[in-house]
Amino acid sequence: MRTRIKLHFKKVIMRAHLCLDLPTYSNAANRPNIKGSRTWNVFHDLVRSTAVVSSLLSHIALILELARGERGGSFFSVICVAKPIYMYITKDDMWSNKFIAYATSPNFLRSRDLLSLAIEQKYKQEVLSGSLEGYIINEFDKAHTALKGTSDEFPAEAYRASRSPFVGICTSLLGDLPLMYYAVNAIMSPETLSISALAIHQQTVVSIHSAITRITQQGSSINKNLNHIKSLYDGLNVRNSIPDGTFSYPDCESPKKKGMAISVRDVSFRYPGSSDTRFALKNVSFDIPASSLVVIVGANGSGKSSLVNMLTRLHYPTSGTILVDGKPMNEYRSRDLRRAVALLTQDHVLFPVSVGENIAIGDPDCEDGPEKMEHIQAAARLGGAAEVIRKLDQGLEEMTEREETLCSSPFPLPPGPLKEIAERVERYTEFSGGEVQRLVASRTFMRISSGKVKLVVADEPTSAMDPEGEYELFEALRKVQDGITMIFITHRFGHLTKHADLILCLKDGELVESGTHCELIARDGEYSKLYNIQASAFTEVSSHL
Ligand SMILES: Nc1ncnc2c1ncn2[C@@H]1O[C@H](COP(=O)(O)OP(=O)(O)OP(=O)(O)O)[C@@H](O)[C@H]1O
Repeated sequence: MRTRIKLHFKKVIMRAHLCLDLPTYSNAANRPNIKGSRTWNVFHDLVRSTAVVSSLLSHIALILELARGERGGSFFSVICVAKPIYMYITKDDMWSNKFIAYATSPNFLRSRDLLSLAIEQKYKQEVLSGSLEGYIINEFDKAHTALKGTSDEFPAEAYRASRSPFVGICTSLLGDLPLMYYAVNAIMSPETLSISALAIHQQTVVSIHSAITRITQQGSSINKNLNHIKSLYDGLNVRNSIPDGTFSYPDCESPKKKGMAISVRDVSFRYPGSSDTRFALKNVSFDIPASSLVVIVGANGSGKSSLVNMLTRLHYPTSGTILVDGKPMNEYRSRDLRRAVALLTQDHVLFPVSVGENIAIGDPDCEDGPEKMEHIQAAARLGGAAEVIRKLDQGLEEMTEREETLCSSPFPLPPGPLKEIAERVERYTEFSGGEVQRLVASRTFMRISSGKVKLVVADEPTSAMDPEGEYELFEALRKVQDGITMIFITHRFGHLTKHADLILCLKDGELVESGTHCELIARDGEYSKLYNIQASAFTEVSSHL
């Protein structure tokens, strides 16, 4: 049952994540905040609470029964439950209250930052290459000394220490009240004293106390888990911020061998939810005829990627309109539009599946069989990954980043079969940045081979590649163009812009120039400046040779 419940909710969680678009997902409040295991906990906690409540009721019944035959029996029953009830009402514990614990001391915060700098893997390379070991220890000592003995205890300890000792003493005394009552009774009328009754009372009081504590704790945990499940189902109903249309794309009238025609009309864009209030794009307008090759150029931060985000429907304009094949983009179903676009960026990563699947996933509808294998191999050749794959022990079957170990012994394994198994399941291949980009590019070629793509956008996909790899990739993309509209962004655009039907030159979010290479060189403006900076780097190098 546990497996079934967890599986059911895992799928709900995956759907709740996958149905969100980028701007909606970037708002943490829209992301489901629950793990599959927690969903089982709700059910488990409910069953446990039922057991605890019945245990509590039977212990109370026992106390009442024992007290019935005694003098002052009702009073005795009350003092038996006094402590648990007092603790429940006063909630004299940090975890029973709503709280926020935060640090204000700059020295404490600095010592914590230095600690993570020393121990976290992500900083390791830079710390080693910068020989920062001595510096980090020294600075940590300095920050710690400057704390001058200020307590750095965990907040719950500090909270407990801040409570009046009187409260603690009274709480303990309340717990001992039944025993004290018995002691007084024993002195006043020794003939009524029964050691076995005393032992039963004592045991019952402890059980009642622990049952009430467990109910309190489980009550809040059930409540929390139920709220998480509710938020999960609310998440499935979150409305994506990118408006979705009803027209399918491409419609049946679109010519098969023709790319996407795009018209951008007075588009301005500011990242939603960003603290930066500046516009990433300002009043940008241009036309991209179907099947043309476009290169977008501009300095860092000029808005190239933001423009690509608009054209690929990952974000939508703050104002202005984008027409696709003459119709406003938001009238098409977003899903259809995304299917017709192949986007390749430097941020794309390998998925934790085999190398072959990493490529094949570019065309998820491609059916298994020898033809699929041929497509994968052709895509790998075009993406420049054939050589990378050839060097792998298991070729296309090689795993990238799958983490197979679920848990392992805290002690080092001695040499032997167990260690061999551990080494096998924990082994995966690490790829260089350039190799990752070649594999990801192959995925894009696989996507293009599906025949459904009408626009290819390559946003600096070669940043980690050597110049030869970059040249080959762009040439391969140009060769498979076959009517597809192509948009390229690269800082090393020299060899590309000469083939471009249109160059868009951006500066500070504005489109400052557009035209062909010859037209823009003749204009001697921003594009000419950027082009000449690149060209001069090569001529200077060759004049020094
Ligand atoms: N996710 C984001 N949230 C908020 N602002 C962003 C985001 N991405 C980019 N920006 C801002 O938008 C502006 C344009 O950035 P963009 O990434 O489009 O430029 P770019 O020309 O692609 O730069 P680069 O050549 O460095 O890749 C910049 O001022 C940047 O700080």
